[in-house]
Formats: sequence, C-alpha cells, structure tokens
Amino acid sequence: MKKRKIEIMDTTLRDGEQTSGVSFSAPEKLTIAKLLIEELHVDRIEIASARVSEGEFEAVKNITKWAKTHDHLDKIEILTFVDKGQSINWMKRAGATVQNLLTKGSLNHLTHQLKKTPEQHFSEIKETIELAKKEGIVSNVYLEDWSNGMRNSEDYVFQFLDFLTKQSVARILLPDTLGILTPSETYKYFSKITTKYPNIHFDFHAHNDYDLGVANVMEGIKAGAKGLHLTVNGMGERAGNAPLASVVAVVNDFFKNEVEISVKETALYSVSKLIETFSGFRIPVNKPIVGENVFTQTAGIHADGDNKNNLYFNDLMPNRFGRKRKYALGKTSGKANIEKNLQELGLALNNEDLKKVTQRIIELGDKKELVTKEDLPYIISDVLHNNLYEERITIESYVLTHSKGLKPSTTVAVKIDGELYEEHAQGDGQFDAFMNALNKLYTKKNMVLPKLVDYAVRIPPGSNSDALCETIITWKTNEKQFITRGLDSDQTVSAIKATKKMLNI
Ligand SMILES: CC(=O)SCCNC(=O)CCNC(=O)[C@H](O)C(C)(C)COP(=O)(O)OP(=O)(O)OC[C@H]1O[C@@H](n2cnc3c(N)ncnc32)[C@H](O)[C@@H]1OP(=O)(O)O
Repeated sequence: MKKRKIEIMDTTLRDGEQTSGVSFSAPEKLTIAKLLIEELHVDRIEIASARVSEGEFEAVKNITKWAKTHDHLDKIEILTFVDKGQSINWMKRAGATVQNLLTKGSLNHLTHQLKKTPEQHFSEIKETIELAKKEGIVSNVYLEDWSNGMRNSEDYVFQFLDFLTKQSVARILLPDTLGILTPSETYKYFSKITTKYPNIHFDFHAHNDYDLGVANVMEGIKAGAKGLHLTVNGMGERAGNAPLASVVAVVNDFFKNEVEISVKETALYSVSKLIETFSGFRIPVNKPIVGENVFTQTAGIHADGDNKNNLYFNDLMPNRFGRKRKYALGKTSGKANIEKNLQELGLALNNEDLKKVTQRIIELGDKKELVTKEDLPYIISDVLHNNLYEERITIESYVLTHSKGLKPSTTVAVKIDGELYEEHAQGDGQFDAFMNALNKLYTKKNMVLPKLVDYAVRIPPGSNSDALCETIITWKTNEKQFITRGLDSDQTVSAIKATKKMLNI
C-alpha cells in the first residue's frame, strides 16, 4: 500500500515564540530556521507573525534571503491578518512568499473580536487572497478558534469552508486554538470536514492545554490531516503546542504502515537542546524523547533486565534519536547499574568489591546525594583504599574576595603533578574570577580547560536543611560532555567543589 505523505509544519519560531518570556534574536531565528529545514528536514516552517516589530522584520528578511539562495523559499510561512493588505505589504518587503492568513473560525470570535458579519469577513478575506495572488504570494488560511466553531457554530464553519474552497487557497489550517478538544471530538470534527472536502489539504494545529496535544494529533492523522503543526519542545502560548519529537516518534511507530514523514529522528535531540539554549525554556527532564532522564534506567531490577534479553527496552531506543541509555547511581541502584557505569569508564571490580561500592552508593543516595558516573573512581578509591584514582590535579587553597565597588577576585593555588602553581584573576562574580584564575594557570601550562556549557544551582530535593546548595555543572571537551556536582552551604564553594572533580576527569 502506498503510504500517505504528511507535511510537518514547524511553528517554533512563530507559535513557539509565543511562549511567555521567550524572544529569539534575528541571528538565532536564522540558525534555527536552517537547522529545522536542513538538519531535521521538516517540510515547512512558520517563522513570524506579520507587523510584529522591526526586529522581527529583520529576522524574516535574513531567513528569506538565505532560503531563496537554497531553494527553500516556498517552505517559509508568515502568519498574516485580514488587514487591507498591510500584512501582505510587510511580508512582501521582507521577501516572504507564503502567507498563513488568520481568519475567524468561530462565529463567537468573528462577532465579538472583529465585530463583523460572515459576509463582511468573507469579502475581506477574498480581497486579501486576491491581492496576495497578484503579488505572487501563496495563501494558506487559518480558521482561528475552529474547534469552538465546530462545537458552537458548525453551520458558520461549513458556510466558511464552502466559500474558502472556491478561493485560491493552497491549504486550510484547522487549529484547536484553545486546546479544548478531546481525541474523540478531534476525530469527529476533522473527519466531518475531510469527508465533505476530500480533495482539499487540511492541516491540524493542536494545543496542549489538557496535555492531549499528541493524542489529538493522532486522531487528526486518522481523520485525514495532510499537515501537522508542531513545535520543538512543545513550546507555545499557555501550555504550548503538540511537541515535534513526540509526534515524530508516534507517527513512525504507530502509523508506520500508512503514513510517511520526512523528519530525521537522529537530529531531534540536538535541535531540541539548541532551542532550549536560545529560548531559555528548560526541557522538563521527563519530556519524552528529549528530556534528560527518559533514557536513564534508575531501578536496579531494570538495569539487570537490560542484561537479560533486553527485558526493559521498548521501541523508543535512544540511538534512534542520537542519544544513549544511561544507568543512574543512587538509592535504587543495584550491582547491575554500577557495572554498566564501570564498563563505560573501562573499569571492572570483583563481586566482593562491587558489593561494597554498591553499598556506599546506596548510602549516599539515602543522604540525598546524587552520584554521577564521573564520581565512581573517587568512591571506589575511598571504599577500597586502592588509590585507583590518584588526583593529578588538586586545588590546595584559594581566596575569594567580594566587595562593593570592586570587581570580585580570586587567588588560587593548584598542585599539578606534585608541583604548586599560584594565579590571580578578576571576574564578573567570585566563581567567574576563580575560573579565570584557573584558566590563566592552565594556559601557562599549555593545558586546556573543558568548556562550561551549563550551570545549575538548586537546593537538593527534600533536603532537611535549606542551608545546603548543590551546583551541577555540564562541561564539554572535544571528546565528550559530562556533568559534575558539588554540595556545600556556600554557593561558590559548591561550584568550586564541582570544578575540582572536573579537573581530574
Ligand atoms: C492563534 C494565534 O496564536 S494568533 C497569533 C497572532 N499573532 C500575534 O498576535 C502576534 C503578536 N501581535 C502583535 O504584535 C500585535 O497584536 C499586532 C501587530 C498584530 C496588532 O497590534 P495592535 O494594532 O496594537 O492591536 P492589538 O494587539 O490590540 O490587536 C487587536 C486588533 O487586531 C484585530 N484582529 C484580531 N484578529 C484579527 C485578524 N485575524 N485579522 C485582522 N485583525 C484582527 C482585533 O479586532 C483588534 O482590532 P481593533 O483594535 O480594531 O479592535
């Protein structure tokens, strides 16, 4: 059976940017647009609403300029308004050629927001579409609040669709604007429309207010949607949109015999992380496919089962998405978790020693301390007194200064291979000064410090004393990325403790 191709329209740069507190700069938008099209292979991207701002205009201009020279211009879409040609003029000056015209898909919105009759609205839409055509612009049309329209003013929706399907429109975009639909309603309303207009291209645009975005997308697919609107990390207004990564996995696993999409699974994670960095919108650790924890086995029984015929694997194998399975270390670890981590470090222990190390990790977990793979050599040395891990580099002493009107500064003394070195530096904060001093020292020794890529501070969950502070730092070298943690009642000292571990990895 020939598979049905479904277009993936990514709207991270338009609806995703409507996440409260998020604003992408023009260079960030260009980088993301390139990645979405050339790395992820989405079919279309919606990059802005027309008329928003000068910065947005520049961002669109940069993207259309690039897209034109790379034969992608027809993949770049702009949300526009029924505004007597103002939006068309804006997007034309910005070099875009596809508009997603925002119209009213419910009588309620039409009557109370635009305060117009259907006849007036349709006539203005017709004018806008004809003007667009004259300017060489392709029109897709959004029926905003379509889902409420189907619930409360179905006659209006069909009157509107009868009119629209006679216009020069490439696609009709049906949004569940307020995320109100249940899966069964999505199927009922969407299939009513695809049954009546079988030759028209309808996109489905889901929102996640009830956490039903992905489930509703599945029903939209079953009901004949030819395009899906998604965002990276489920960003978007209020509770966001249906997340791209989850939908891609769902389509590939549950519709594999009937539907095909062009998105490259292996690029999902890296794009997701980059957008997390640009947006500052943190990916929840349990977010399917892209969350930090979703490929980590925590329970000892699960790690053991992975060794025995992969009993705890499902179809969501991490390598599909450019990721690796991890085995957590803590209270619920068993021998199997520890062994998996030791293998990665190229270490092995006999059964007796393995039991002792496991016991220590469980004790640390009981004290709410989080243990990483990188901590293992230290723990082994400590438990077995075997000097397995002799520290080549040690921080011997340091002074941190902080005063009003002067830049923070640090003097640090570090022993490298038994020899003592001292260095002084200033910085924007005490830890920054500390890192600058270390960096100066390393540079003199022709050594290179790993790059700090993420820095998070928190009170350890459930900690009995809120005087304790945990710093979790992610480092990157040319070969690898790794995390170290430090725990102390002083925030800078906890960061220095995390840094101390990094020096010997
Ligand atoms: C489903 C969605 O997520 S739609 C997202 C749409 N995108 C955006 O809103 C982008 C961000 N918005 C903006 O930057 C601004 O709102 C602008 C530039 C679009 C308009 O700004 P302003 O002129 O200041 O007006 P304001 O923000 O108050 O917008 C409301 C006006 O738009 C009108 N409007 C609402 N929907 C539409 C539409 N589809 N077409 C035309 N006008 C519309 C309203 O009736 C109202 O007009 P009024 O002032 O004459 O009553």
